[in-house]
Amino acid sequence: MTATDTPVFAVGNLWKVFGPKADRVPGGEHAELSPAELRERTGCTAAVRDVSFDVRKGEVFVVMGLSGSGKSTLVRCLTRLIEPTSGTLAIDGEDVLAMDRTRLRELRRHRAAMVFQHFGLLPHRTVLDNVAYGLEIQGLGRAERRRRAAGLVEKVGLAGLEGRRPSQLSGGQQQRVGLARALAVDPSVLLFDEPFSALDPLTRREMQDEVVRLHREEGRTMVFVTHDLSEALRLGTRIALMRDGGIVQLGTPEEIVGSPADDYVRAFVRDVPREQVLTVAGAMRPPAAGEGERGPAVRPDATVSEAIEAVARSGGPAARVMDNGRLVGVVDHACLLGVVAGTQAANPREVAA
Ligand SMILES: Nc1ncnc2c1ncn2[C@@H]1O[C@H](COP(=O)(O)OP(=O)(O)OP(=O)(O)O)[C@@H](O)[C@H]1O
Repeated sequence: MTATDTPVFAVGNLWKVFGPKADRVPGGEHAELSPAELRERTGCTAAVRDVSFDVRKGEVFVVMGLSGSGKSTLVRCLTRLIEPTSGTLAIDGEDVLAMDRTRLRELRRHRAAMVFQHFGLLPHRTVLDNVAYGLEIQGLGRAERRRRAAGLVEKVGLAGLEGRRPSQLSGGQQQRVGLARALAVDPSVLLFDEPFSALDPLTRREMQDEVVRLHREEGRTMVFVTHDLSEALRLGTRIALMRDGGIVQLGTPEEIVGSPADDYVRAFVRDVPREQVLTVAGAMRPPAAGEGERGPAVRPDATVSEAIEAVARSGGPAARVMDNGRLVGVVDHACLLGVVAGTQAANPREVAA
């Protein structure tokens, strides 16, 4: 494995069990019990249950699941804000479980910054000073940290509000301050624990766009916890869907919606508009002779919804799927309608890790 392949987080068979004699549960006689049985027999809750995954450099890794499925516990285990019961855990190849207190503090301050739901802002400080706070901890001089903080305040769209205090800001603006503060320390990964769930739907959407924009501009690795499926589908490069502490499916939004691993996932994604998530690459068929000459062109990574629009606008029977100037397939009415109706299985290019 080369240095560039090293995952940001490598998590192996991780467990977090709450309750008496918790360390006896992983690998023990009760390890396979259902949550209710485990609680009844041992008084323990397996909040995270034998979970393994990598977070790759540059991706938005979404942890999704219903309330109580273990999302918050899992993301807190990544920096040992909650101590895992057993398993392996590394950041950039370094063993997190072997870190002493100093190294752990350094990890949380510099390498894996957390953005919380309730902002965690210092009420007596101005916007600028809240953002500069992370830099102060790092020991940067006042002039330099104010200069860097001003740049970040602007980056998250708060220019002009530098002198306000948190109580003088809307919820969305406060969350932008939290975001800027996390970015200030230039961490190798940003951890978000349901950061937008206290916001109204419009502001929430704005903040999602902000995350998408920041990710596009900076390519920073992010781990994002949410219970909201549409948020997960909008933001996630890959999504880990949790249930009862375990991961039931790990894959791209297209894989989760197009090829649900089991009935639970299928029920979860049932109401998702498939045409907005699935791509043309999974819906196309090989071109017949002469089909390469006419019809609108779409890219393989266009959504089916975009292809439907292109075909409808052209008035023709199909669109040509072009990859770097090369004809790779055709999507006709039957292919496109099949996706909408759910009868056409998606053909994800990448199999879940
Ligand atoms: N300190 C604790 N002691 C005992 N049980 C706990 C503790 N913290 C969490 N749990 C239990 O672990 C399970 C997972 O909780 P967790 O908060 O990680 O879920 P979640 O998916 O983040 O839920 P939510 O979306 O409601 O925040 C739940 O059953 C919860 O009751």
